[in-house]
Parts: sequence; structure tokens; C-alpha cells
Amino acid sequence: MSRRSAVERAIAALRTGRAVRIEGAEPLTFLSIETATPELLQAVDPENKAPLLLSGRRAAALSLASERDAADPARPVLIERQAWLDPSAALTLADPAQDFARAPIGPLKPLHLEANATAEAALDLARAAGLLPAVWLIPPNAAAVDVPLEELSGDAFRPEVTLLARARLPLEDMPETQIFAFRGSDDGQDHVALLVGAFGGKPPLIRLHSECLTGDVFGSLKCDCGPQLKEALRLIAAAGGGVLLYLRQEGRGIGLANKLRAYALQDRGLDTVEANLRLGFGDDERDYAHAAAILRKLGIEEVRLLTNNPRKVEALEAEGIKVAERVAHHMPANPHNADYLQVKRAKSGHLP
Ligand SMILES: Nc1nc2c(ncn2[C@@H]2O[C@H](COP(=O)(O)OP(=O)(O)OP(=O)(O)O)[C@@H](O)[C@H]2O)c(=O)[nH]1
Ligand SMILES: [Zn+2]
Repeated sequence: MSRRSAVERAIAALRTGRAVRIEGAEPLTFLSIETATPELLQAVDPENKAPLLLSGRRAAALSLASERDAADPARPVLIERQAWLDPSAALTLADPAQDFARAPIGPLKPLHLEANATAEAALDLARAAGLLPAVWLIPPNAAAVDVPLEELSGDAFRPEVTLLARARLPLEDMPETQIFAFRGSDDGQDHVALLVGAFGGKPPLIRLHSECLTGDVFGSLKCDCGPQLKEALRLIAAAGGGVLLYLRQEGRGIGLANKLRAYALQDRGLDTVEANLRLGFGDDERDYAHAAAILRKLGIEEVRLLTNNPRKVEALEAEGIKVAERVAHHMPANPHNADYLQVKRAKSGHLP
């Protein structure tokens, strides 16, 4: 069985509520608290002892991280199972949606966690599956999908892309455009490239657009994604040609449901960065390995990049794609996204 497919199968298992075992010196078997049914949890842990593993960031938000953990805020925290800590209470702990409404939960008893590396890998898998980083640690289970720890470290999540299809796609007011679908080996997502016009000579103008259902499709005013998408195509056409990659990394890589959870927190006053952290994610969980892999498949090794985000420039360069020029990509603010744009400059390093 290939390395990649073990990771893929583990992600699929977590998404569908099945158990995963990470093998290694300190193996752990676990279930996502979001997708595992109470019946399955009861069946695999009849004595109700399975402790709950939370991300260090989420534990900190619950004022749970000890001083020992303060040195490494990303370090996962294990919480003892108690009678009241049932699947719905666990979800309440992991999902901050109710933080402002519910009564205090507890008392919570942190347990000593030996298998730190394995625990971090377990939460990384949950994140890669688009789930909350929170899992039940269950006893060894014969039905669990196995994945060796080595396969989850280093460049385990570094994907390959396969070209599935290409076709002509006539777009309003645009020169001849072709659409390509590339499937990521790790996420199973179909990433899209729009090749616009003819380019050659100097490095092509490229836009890496991260999927934003709310902005791209519904025209949400909470962000600037919709206008950025349209304007990027216009600028690429005006430049004579180039490529727009439509990357399926919704919500800065946390997935649609988690982004909407973040929006619910923003409705309660948190900003876009705080909301991600409160959910147990980093402020930006994207990587641009798919983007670089697609550009390489298209024979593009040097680009002019339309972005205000220096992380995109660094990430592409780290993946071996040369960024000859950064081209600013600002949209006028509206009353709903002015604070969001300001926070991106103040906290996420976006260039003015
Ligand atoms: N988690 C989260 N994701 C968001 C939020 N608002 C927009 N997004 C996502 O952010 C991504 C767009 O990223 P932006 O930060 O707007 O822009 P960027 O791509 O980093 O930088 P530019 O290239 O300069 O546009 C899309 O995947 C959106 O779904 C939010 O409040 N929370
Ligand atoms: Zn958006």
C-alpha cells in the first residue's frame, strides 16, 4: 500500500466517523468527536474511559493549558473522561460556537500525555480532514485504519496533482480560456486552473485564489474574495494572458463548516484571526504545495504574482517557483469588510 494512500484512507476514515490508529513507538487509536456516533464510541469504549484530546490552542482558550504547556502552546492537551463528559459535552468543549452562551463546563482534569508526537499527528489528521482538532483516544481496535507515524511527519501532507481533464471555457469579456482540473493526491479535491489567453516572453501573471463559497458565489461582503476573483481575471486578460488557480482551500484551509463556525464567533465580536485560534486552528492553515505542483505541471517556473499576502510569495519560492514580481491586488473596502482587511494588515502581515 503506498504511503500516500495510507494518509488518504486515514483522512477518509476520520471523516466518516471510523477509528484511526497511528502506529509507532507510542501508538494511539482515536475517533473524531465530530463524526463518531455515540453508539460507536460506546461500543469501542464500553467502560467510558476514553479521554478527550484537544489542541493546545483550544485548551488555552478554555484556560486549560498548564504552565508547562505555555512554553509550547501548540502542544495537545488530554482531558480525563468523566461521567458528564459525553459526546455532546465533548463537542461543546471543542467547538467554541457556544462559548458565550453556555454555563461553565467542568471541572476538567488534564491528564499527563506521553505520546506528544503521535497526539499532534492525530490532530493534524483531523485538521486535514476539515474537522475540529479534537478526538477521543480509544483502546486499540481491530477495525481501525492504520497509518504509520513516519508517514504523517515531514512532507507527509505534501501532495502530488494529477491532471484529470482540460477543456475550452468561454468567459464573458475574456480572451480564449481553458479550464484544467487537477486532483490533489492528499485531499482528493479537484483544484482548478484557468489558462487565459496566450502568454510567453516574460513570466506570466498568476493569481492564487483560495476558494470562498460565501464571497465567490454569494457575493458576501464580509471579505474581498468575490471582487478579487473578478478583478484578477480582468487584470490577467489585460496583461495578455496568465493563469488563475482556484484552490479548494476554503476558509484559509479550515473548510467551509469551520469557516462558518469562525463567522459565528465573529458575530460575537472576535476578529478573523482570533476566531480561527479559538477554534483550535492556526490563523492560516493553507499551504501552496498544490499550487506549485500545478504550476510545474503547466510548465511554469517563474511568475508575476497578484497578491498582498507575503506568505504566498514565500510559500511559492519555498516550493521552487520563482516570484519575479509581486503585483498588489487591493479592492475598495466596504463597511462590512473594512475591519477584516485591517486585521489582515495588522495581524497577518498583508501588505498595504
Ligand atoms: N477562516 C476564515 N477564512 C476566511 C475568512 N474570511 C475569508 N476567509 C477565507 O480566506 C481565503 C481568502 O484569503 P484572503 O486572506 O482574503 O486573501 P489571501 O488570499 O490570503 O491574500 P491575497 O492574495 O492578498 O488576496 C478564502 O479561502 C476565504 O474563504 C474568515 O473570517 N475566516
Ligand atoms: Zn472570502
